[in-house]
Amino acid sequence: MKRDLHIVDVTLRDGSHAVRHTFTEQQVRDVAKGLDQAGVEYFEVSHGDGLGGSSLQYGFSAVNELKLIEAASDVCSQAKAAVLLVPGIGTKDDLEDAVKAGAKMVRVATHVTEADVAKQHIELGRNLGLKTVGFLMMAHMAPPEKIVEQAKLFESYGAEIVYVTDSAGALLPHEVTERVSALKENLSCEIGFHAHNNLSLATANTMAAVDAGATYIDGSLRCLGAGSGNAQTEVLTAVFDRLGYKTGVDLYPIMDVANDVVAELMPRPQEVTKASLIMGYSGVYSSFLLFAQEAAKKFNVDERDILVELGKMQAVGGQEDLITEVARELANQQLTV
Ligand SMILES: CC[C@H](O)CC(=O)C(=O)O
Ligand SMILES: [Mn+2]
Repeated sequence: MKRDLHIVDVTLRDGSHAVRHTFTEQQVRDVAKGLDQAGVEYFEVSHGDGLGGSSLQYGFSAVNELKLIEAASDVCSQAKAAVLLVPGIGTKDDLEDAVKAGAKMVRVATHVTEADVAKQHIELGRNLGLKTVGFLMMAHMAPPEKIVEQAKLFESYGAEIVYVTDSAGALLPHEVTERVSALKENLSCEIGFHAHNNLSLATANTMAAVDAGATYIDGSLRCLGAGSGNAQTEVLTAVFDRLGYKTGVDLYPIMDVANDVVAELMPRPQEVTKASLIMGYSGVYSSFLLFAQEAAKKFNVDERDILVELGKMQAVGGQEDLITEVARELANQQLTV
């Protein structure tokens, strides 16, 4: 099947944040099998923070991610496992091990202004024969010109696709259009878009991205992902079918795996709550949600105040330890008034 739009499913990686990295091999097998049968070409599987993410800082995985990658790859007849790698969290050795476990795509993720740290990892991805992607996170924090500059670095290292990643679910549709159009005009590789639904705009933003020229788009089943979750894979399938795109994904089977498998393993419905809405409003990294809620309880402060403060500080992934500091400071301020 010749696809003109590629839907990459991230349930088994971005969704890992929402289940606190507790995916079991059986759950991964069931989801991967459903994605494979529905015709999805690539799906991510690993710790929410990517290879090597299992740690005190980001939360320990219940099951070693290499086992999960192996379990997922074992049940697929055509779908391919992808892994996320943040240089500094995951290593080149982690990537080589993931390939042995069955990974066929790597998405090398950096903060939107730090693409230069990805050179070795992107080159390694290409040398290992992987479909190699550069993933520019927190894209709302940089103007289109900066994103073009950084995406060109990814492209020069060998990335075949460069993503605009709305990690905070903070972008509005016209801001997605500006960023994706700028990449389309200035790069020759393919462009991708990864949404978060904190402002309830994940589908609209993904449509804007595709209109502006993106050919790879991310979704998760039932939106299972960090913050309010991602664009919903089964919804993207329906919407882009209606728009006349060939995604290669079949609607009933993708709805079935969403409803019969993923809905069953979700600890809570994936909603826009007061906390996740504030993340989109203030531009806060979606993966901070559960940490902020925990800190709010521990220090008896409003989770929204923590998130607003993190937004003001322009905190980025890797600064999870700041969350407790901010909560403690807010609690101290409450005591002194
Ligand atoms: C590196 C973890 C992060 O969850 C990646 C991602 O999906 C995003 O920035 O949205
Ligand atoms: Mn994400």
